[in-house]
Amino acid sequence: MAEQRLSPHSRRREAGHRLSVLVPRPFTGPLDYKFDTPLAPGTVVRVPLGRQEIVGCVWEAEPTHLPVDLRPPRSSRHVAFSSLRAIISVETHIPALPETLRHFIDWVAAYGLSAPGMVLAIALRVPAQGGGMKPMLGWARKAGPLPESLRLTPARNAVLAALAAHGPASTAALSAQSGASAAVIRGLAHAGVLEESVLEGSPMSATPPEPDYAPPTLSAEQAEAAHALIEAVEERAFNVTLLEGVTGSGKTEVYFEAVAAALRHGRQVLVLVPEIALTTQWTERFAKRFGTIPAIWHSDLGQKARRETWRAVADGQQRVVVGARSALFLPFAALGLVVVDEEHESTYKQEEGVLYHGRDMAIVRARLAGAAAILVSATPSMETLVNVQKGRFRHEVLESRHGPACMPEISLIDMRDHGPERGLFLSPLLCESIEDGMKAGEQSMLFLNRRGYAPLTLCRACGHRIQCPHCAAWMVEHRRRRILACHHCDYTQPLMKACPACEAEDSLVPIGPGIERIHEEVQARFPEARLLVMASDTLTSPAAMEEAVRKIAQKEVDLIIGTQIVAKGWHFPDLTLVGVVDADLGLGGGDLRAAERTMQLLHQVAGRAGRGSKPGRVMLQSYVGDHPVMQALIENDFIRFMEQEAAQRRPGFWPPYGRLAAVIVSAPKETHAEALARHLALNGPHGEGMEILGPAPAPLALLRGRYRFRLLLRTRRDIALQPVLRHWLAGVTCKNDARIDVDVDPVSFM
Ligand SMILES: Nc1ncnc2c1ncn2[C@@H]1O[C@H](COP(=O)(O)OP(=O)(O)OP(=O)(O)O)[C@@H](O)[C@H]1O
Ligand SMILES: [Zn+2]
Repeated sequence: MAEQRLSPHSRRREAGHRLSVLVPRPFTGPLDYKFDTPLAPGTVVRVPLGRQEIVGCVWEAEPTHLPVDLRPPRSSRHVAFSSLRAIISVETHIPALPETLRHFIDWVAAYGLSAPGMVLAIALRVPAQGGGMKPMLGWARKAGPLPESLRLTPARNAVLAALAAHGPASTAALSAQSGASAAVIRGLAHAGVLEESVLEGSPMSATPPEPDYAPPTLSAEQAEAAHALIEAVEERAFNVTLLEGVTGSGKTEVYFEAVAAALRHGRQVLVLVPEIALTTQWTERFAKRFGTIPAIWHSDLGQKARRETWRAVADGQQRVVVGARSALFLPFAALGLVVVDEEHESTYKQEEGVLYHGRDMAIVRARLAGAAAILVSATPSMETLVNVQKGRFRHEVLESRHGPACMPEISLIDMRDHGPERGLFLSPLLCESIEDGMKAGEQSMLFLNRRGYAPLTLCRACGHRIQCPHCAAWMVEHRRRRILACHHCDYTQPLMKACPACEAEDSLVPIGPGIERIHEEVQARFPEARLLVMASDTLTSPAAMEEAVRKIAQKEVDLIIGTQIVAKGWHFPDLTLVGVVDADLGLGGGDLRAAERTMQLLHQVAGRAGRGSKPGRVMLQSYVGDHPVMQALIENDFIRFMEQEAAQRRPGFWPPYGRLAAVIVSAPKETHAEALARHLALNGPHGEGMEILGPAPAPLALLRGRYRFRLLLRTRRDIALQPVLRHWLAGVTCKNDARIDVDVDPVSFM
């Protein structure tokens, strides 16, 4: 209203410039501010918001760079210039966000129907938190010989080697370079080996990776694939290649050649890995090939290390980053290559806060930067295979393992005929094989994707099952920590003696195995064996992981018992037997990709066996041996399996043949959630090629004290979901603390 009363004359008299600023808050778009001088988009500024001062970024007023379908509706709010608040200051110590990153942020927001400000928050989390660039303190090697009494562990050696190679460095940089923890570095300082020193220039000033430091001799098959990848990078334009190769075929070595090509052209490289734990071994291999350590990026990294990396990536100094999906939001100055290792992994999906699929967004990131993308897998996702079939992605294949190694032999143990005694979980057949392996001095691994001791605690007297008070989920017993824990929220309670329902004493029994229970069984069966348990809650730091890997590599371990953390990427040459305790575990539930995912996980875990000179064996314990997943695994026929899967998804337009979005309605009261879900269904979009499924109570019908209902919107591929969803949800108001969450391309169906 005020706007209309302003005459053109009075508007001209106003001094200053109108600028759009995106702030890290859940608004639909940027807000307008004024400032004395014009500022380029990307400039990081401090602005007033309500009574607060916050850091935001000068932004394009309209997202015209987005495809029309993805553009959010134009904001109708227009504030008169005279009422605009002024930008307080320019944050000169933070580099401007590059255009490719800003456009990427808009893309992620628009695709997933998230507030752009909340996506910006991911990108600004690091630089906006720290102060300016103070003189940096770091560590240098103290002059003189090493003290006699010094115990030289591998981690300490790595620190000394990093210092010798790169000179003085901050704790974080040193830790990144050496893979050793801060505690190791402090320990060396304490022992009088290191001293504090002021660092000059950028704290990350590591020697840049050398593309020709130590190239491997590639096999003919590898060389051919590497050549294609190098060419893809040298086009200096967006393209995507699937690098498919059996486990142990040297996919990493091959895509390292593409990394080298990008480095030769002065461009930056981002490598995404699905599991932080994997960065340790990856980093070592990288160092062997390129003579230096890459930057590592994930949320467990210290604030300081992250700040340094952020800057070094922005000014182009840091050439290679390996990390988790959040590394996509780093301000790369000249991105030339994005690699997504184990592209089929569902862990690439961010399931909380701003939802996005790391693999899909990596492709968007590459496109916006004009970079090449390489997707790497032994068992590519159906989505990626369809893109290859349609000619959108290129395809390179490695068919055999590198060197003398051959593919492991996979066999099935039918638990209906060869099950163990009551209360035990390992078939006598599997135990015999473990024993044989031990006699031969070889290593074995037992895989069970379940942490803790037992997934369910039951009262023998009254049948009561102990459930989380906040979630529709059983409490999982963790015997070592003496607690019951909910794996969906943070709730824990001490182990109890009496049943909480009938108060019977000593009537509670654990049902089913977790890896702690398998550990117990193995200990009883093989008291001499040297065991190692690997799970996310036993290996909580990179240092612990590193120590575990060292033990295995130096053959201080006979048998590894692990969750999915052991399934991926590891290369242990002396590991010859893999036993899958419960191959059927992932098959239950109404998940669209349950079979595909189980296949991929088991194939990958099987791929850990026999990677050295000795042949490998894999034994799958299953009650459903005829299941297509088990058959595909023992026949090693991944192609046929995926064809069968495709045949099931194609007719109903299930992804990737159609599009899918989940709408999750939740509220503290069940009736409120249900009523809103029904209202949504009644007022949902309809028309040719689109359909609403549900509402139905979510499989996890109660989560953190909120009742949940799910709807699915399914459309044909040629219909964009976002405008439909936006239109549908725009008319709905949430009362009673109800909430609507949208998940475009859902991976989890809980
Ligand atoms: N050309 C080569 N020269 C020397 N070593 C090689 C070569 N190719 C592969 N290797 C070695 O073979 C092993 C397996 O390779 P790599 O880990 O890259 O396989 P992968 O295909 O990534 O396997 P996975 O899918 O199981 O992770 C590694 O130790 C690697 O260093
Ligand atoms: Zn819970």
